[in-house]
Amino acid sequence: MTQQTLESSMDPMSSLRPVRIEARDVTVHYGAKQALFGISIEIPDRAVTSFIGPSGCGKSTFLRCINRMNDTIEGAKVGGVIKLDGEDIYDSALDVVELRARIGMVFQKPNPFPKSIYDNVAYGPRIHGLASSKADLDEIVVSSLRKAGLFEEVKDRLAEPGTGLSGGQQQRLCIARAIAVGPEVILMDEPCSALDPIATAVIEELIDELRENYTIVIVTHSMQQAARVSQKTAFFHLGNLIEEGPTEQIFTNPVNKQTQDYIMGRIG
Ligand SMILES: Nc1ncnc2c1ncn2[C@@H]1O[C@H](COP(=O)(O)OP(=O)(O)OP(=O)(O)O)[C@@H](O)[C@H]1O
Repeated sequence: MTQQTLESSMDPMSSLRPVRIEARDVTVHYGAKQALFGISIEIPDRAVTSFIGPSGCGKSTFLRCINRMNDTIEGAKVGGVIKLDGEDIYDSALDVVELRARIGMVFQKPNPFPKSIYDNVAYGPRIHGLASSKADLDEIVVSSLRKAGLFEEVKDRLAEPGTGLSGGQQQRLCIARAIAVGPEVILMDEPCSALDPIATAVIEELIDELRENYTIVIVTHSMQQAARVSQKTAFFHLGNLIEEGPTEQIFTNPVNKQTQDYIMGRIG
């Protein structure tokens, strides 16, 4: 056994894939109020990373930094560096619309467009000119719905409104919409918080399947969910990243007292 394989076999992070996103010293201010204080973290490729922590600790704020959604919030100012595959995503030459296709986002509340199921999924590919024919577009729509685990349920009613689906189906439609533009990374901000336990279980299973092909970052209030779906967990508190590591280690053997208190239900 070489030194490197020996080290890898002893390193619990070794089962995780290479780094896809790297954040260094990220700060966020909303006007005069500082919401994030020097966040540095590496997000592994094709794995699920979860952000946990009490309400208001900055999880969603940091998630929004990763695809520059904070740019859309007036008064928000982001500092530090975030790289996707080594490329600075805050580079002024970078096309933000293209970035958000590469780094898709799914929100807390399912938000399908007031359009048909088909058009919800076809919307992004049309805008980005990804299909050269109607047959091409059909293919993208069907394969995205399949990847989101929704096709079988909706195949006979693609022309019906997306808003007519159940909450869980709507959330899978939003995932299909994100997938349709060929993202590498999918950010999910509490994607199950508006769903019942059965719909939640379906989405969690889907997340587990999607990690084969996508880098996923999920903000969740549920420690059980983080433990179930993620391979890496980061614990935030009052705008600081307190501790991060393999999910199993964070939940069974956290190093930091604040992490321990949160895991034990003593804070938040
Ligand atoms: N658009 C905004 N304008 C001003 N302050 C904001 C804005 N969004 C968030 N904040 C503040 O930034 C801090 C972090 O909020 P954020 O929503 O990121 O936390 P969170 O951990 O995701 O919380 P929750 O779990 O409740 O969603 C909070 O103090 C919040 O009030």
